[in-house]
Amino acid sequence: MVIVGSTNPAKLNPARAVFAEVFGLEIVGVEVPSGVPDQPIGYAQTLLGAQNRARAALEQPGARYGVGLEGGVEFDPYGGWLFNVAYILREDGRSGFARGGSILLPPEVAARVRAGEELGPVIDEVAGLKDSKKTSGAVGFLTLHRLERREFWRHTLELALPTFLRPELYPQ
Ligand SMILES: O=P(O)(O)OP(=O)(O)OP(=O)(O)OC[C@H]1O[C@@H](n2cnc3c(O)ncnc32)[C@H](O)[C@@H]1O
Repeated sequence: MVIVGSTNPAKLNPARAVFAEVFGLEIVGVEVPSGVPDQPIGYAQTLLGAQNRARAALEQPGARYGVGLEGGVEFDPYGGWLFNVAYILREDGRSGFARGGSILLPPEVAARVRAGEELGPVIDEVAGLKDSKKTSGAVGFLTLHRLERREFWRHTLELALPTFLRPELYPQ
């Protein structure tokens, strides 16, 4: 089984599609602790959250792969950027991870996240939506649904696969 450390459909559905095809195993989502704040800030903290989730997922009975998917926000002189990190851990210790694309948050949203609010509820309030992180996500709202959160995740998941698809090129 591939255990994904989340029950959020915007993560689980793309994970199901990708891993069922690539690993040919059943995919199950479970809630696991990330060990980082609900809204990770910066790449290091977001990667750690994804890694922690992958490890916790792999500890579940029957797991052959554990997967951690974590959304983070990073600040630079241009503003706040939302990005994804995916971490895949196999029972034999082989791992693969990736940082996906980034999308610039509206300044008002970024300022609130910087002040300590969680992105999901802030986007819901600005967009007039409820639990949008489980459907279109911030990325769907900001791109007028040209790119939905599940597609944003799909991309990041694919980018985390090379160590499994081309193992000869990635000694571990
Ligand atoms: O149930 P889990 O797996 O925890 O899913 P999540 O969406 O709550 O958690 P993430 O770790 O992916 O994201 C961290 C926070 O960033 C927010 N977030 C990330 N990406 C988002 C998106 O596309 N739309 C809305 N909120 C997002 C959301 O509020 C999360 O609490």
